Amino acid sequence: MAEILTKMIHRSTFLLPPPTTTGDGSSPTTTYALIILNQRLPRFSPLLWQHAKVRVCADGGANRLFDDMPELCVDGHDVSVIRERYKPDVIKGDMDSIRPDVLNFYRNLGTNIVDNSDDQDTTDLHKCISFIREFVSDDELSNLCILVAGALGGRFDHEMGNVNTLCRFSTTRIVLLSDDCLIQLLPSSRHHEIHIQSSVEGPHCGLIPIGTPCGSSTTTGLQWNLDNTEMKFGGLVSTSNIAKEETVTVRSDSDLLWTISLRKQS
Ligand SMILES: Nc1ncnc2c1ncn2[C@@H]1O[C@H](COP(=O)(O)OP(=O)(O)OP(=O)(O)O)[C@@H](O)[C@H]1O
Ligand SMILES: Cc1ncc(C[n+]2csc(CCO)c2C)c(N)n1
Repeated sequence: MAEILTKMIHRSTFLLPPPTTTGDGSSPTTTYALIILNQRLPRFSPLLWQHAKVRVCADGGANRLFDDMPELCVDGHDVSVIRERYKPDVIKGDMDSIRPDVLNFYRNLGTNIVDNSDDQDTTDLHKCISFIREFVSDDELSNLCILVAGALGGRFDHEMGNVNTLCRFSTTRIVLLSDDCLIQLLPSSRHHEIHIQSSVEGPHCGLIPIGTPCGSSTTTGLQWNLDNTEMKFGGLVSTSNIAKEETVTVRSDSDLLWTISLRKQS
């Protein structure tokens, strides 16, 4: 008899302005956390900031917040006003990339600075995710979604390290974002229903077996659907696919990476 797996629903509503009300109480709302990495901030970072309950800079990510956020906020406010408004809760990492002026600025604003220079075996992103998981309550953990800004593009070793954190924390919802696309892990232990926010994302998308070959994947809602299809590196992987319907469904016997393009005007 086929195993009954619970459904996991995905919606990139963090790319849309937050609703003015906080839900109708009928379903638990997502708790967002934001991690800023050491790459140019994606253009929609102010929106991610608004959605997040906790905001963490990974080491040199603090330089990016300090330098780039004033350019992205075109509301006529002075640079210093914007910098004070966008105060991270925490700066964490091995502290070899943050500039001393930036460190002092946020320390004076009251940001919690956590120096992990003793740990040279895990990435700053890894350290930040561990911290957030400890910070949120057990109740919130199941509704937690960690948004990671500046995770893709740039140095390939960092990029692969960032993808590896998705696998290391496979039970936590984590979304890696760049200006161009987002990626997240779809664990094989669940069925997935992805609600496409077509005003801000799509249509280009992909499903990539990560870690192990996948014996069977089945999808709906794509131009090139999989039907009990085998995928593996060195064989078939689904890239340059197109989301055709508002909802895409995925089921697979191994974890897959879901990736979708982000629209330029968002
Ligand atoms: N070019 C990049 N591409 C993708 N991710 C990056 C890039 N640069 C930094 N990051 C991410 O931002 C985090 C913080 O960056 P930072 O430069 O402070 O890290 P680091 O560990 O000091 O790097 P380095 O290897 O340069 O010493 C990294 O752990 C990584 O996740
Ligand atoms: C096999 C192996 N490769 C690379 C590193 C180096 N490294 C990995 S994460 C990290 C911290 C970056 O902030 C550093 C320096 C290691 N320790 N072990």
